[in-house]
Amino acid sequence: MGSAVANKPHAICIPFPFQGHITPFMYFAKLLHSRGFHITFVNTEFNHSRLMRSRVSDQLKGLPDFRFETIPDGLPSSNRDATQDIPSLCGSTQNYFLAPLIDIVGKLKSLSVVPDVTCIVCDGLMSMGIKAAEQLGLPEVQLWTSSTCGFMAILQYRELVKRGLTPFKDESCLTNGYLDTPIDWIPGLRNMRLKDIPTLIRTTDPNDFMFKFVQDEVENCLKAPAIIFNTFYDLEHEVLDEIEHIFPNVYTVGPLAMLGQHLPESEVKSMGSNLWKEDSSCLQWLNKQAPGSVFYVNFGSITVMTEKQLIEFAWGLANSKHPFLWIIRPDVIMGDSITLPQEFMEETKERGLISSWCAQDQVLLHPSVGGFLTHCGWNSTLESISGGVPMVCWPFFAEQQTNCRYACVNWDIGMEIDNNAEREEVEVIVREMMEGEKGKNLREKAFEWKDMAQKATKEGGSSHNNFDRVIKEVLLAKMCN
Ligand SMILES: O=c1ccn([C@@H]2O[C@H](COP(=O)(O)OP(=O)(O)O[C@H]3O[C@H](CO)[C@@H](O)[C@H](O)[C@H]3O)[C@@H](O)[C@H]2O)c(=O)[nH]1
Repeated sequence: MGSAVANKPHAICIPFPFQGHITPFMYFAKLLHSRGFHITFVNTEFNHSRLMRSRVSDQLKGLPDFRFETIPDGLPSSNRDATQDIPSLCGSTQNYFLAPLIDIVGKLKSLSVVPDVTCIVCDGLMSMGIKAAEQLGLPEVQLWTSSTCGFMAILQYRELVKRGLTPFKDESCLTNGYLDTPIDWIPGLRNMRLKDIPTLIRTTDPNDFMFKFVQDEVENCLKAPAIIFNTFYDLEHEVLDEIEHIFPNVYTVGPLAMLGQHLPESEVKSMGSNLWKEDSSCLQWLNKQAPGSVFYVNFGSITVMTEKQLIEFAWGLANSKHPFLWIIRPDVIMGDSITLPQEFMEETKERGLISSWCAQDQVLLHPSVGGFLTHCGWNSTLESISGGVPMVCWPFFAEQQTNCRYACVNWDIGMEIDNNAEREEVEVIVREMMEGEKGKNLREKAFEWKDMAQKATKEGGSSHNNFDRVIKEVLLAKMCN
């Protein structure tokens, strides 16, 4: 191996095997690569084959010194373009990922054209990265891909149990007002109720697997040398300040997609992160629409809806009479394919476009988009902020409820819709967002946050500086000493 190769830093990046994690990880990996790192990006075999299948032509080229490795996920094999069963995959990451990761690092050591691995960047939901780094004697950092307010709320799970707030006594807790219980004792969190806490507390089982999984993984993050959050300081400074009291080595580097806007063209055009093939006609269609006129609807990569929710929503959207772009994943209804009523298709064919996957980050930066109905996944929330687009919030699970509360009450960029909304309510809220005074105010505020995000990610901004700091203080620390 030549000394130029041997001296190159080499980061191994391991996202949790879901779309909402792979996307920010890909940005982070490309950003490191643009700073001279050799990268090994580790996917599950299932996700990697989906990633390869979904490439659009620009992305067929690889990048030099950017390689992929795979880990088997231990689940039954499938060629479906659909998100896998969440608890099974969580169990697999805890039980079966550590040994293959160690093997990959060993295998890389034997390749003469690849420098030795010098650091590990692992998803905040996979503490096996911390264990691997300990065994291998490498610096490691956990990358948390969701909100910091969500992270802080999960850190309180133990306290919620102690206070008797979870597990729930019975199912009636979901409907009898119990979820409105104010939660005013979590440091750094404001305006919270029990219903705004990440939803894994909504169980009657004291040994609920997903509750324990998330609690353990978040608590374990605090055993890592450092944690990176995909957020920016101004957005979540109160909770960040509190986290730094208990864990000082925190780096905010978000929005990563916005930091990624400064990447060289070659990085941007190489391998993308979408597991579904994106439909480029969405952007072409948006080009033909009036500025700020389109209501954009997307429920992310995991959410599944009932047929009733989908049909009521469709009619509300149609009755609002606004142009819309609606992304309906083929797997949005569990185990079934969805057909929207023929009358709906007829009624909206002049003003609506329905597709199965789009380049969402670009859609939200498009000037034709005036409002976004989202499930409040953290990437969607950040992409909405990055585009200065106000949100209609329809959270489904996990910390989407927390993100929704923050968007609607603490950041003033969103309005919430009930998840059993009937068509009349949908119509009213779409009109309010696109034509009403409230929509106008939310849009103005969204623009202010966009401006702050831009300041954070440009040279001299907090996220930009923190990206440099985490490289120097953690990832390269051993090489520099
Ligand atoms: O048509 C589409 C649909 C989605 N996306 C992208 O897919 C990602 C989806 O991520 P997110 O909005 O965070 O939603 P989920 O896929 O539901 O994300 C999971 O992971 C997130 C990050 O940890 C959590 O915040 C969520 O609660 C969890 O459901 C985003 O970057 C979108 O831009 C597209 O590019 N095109």
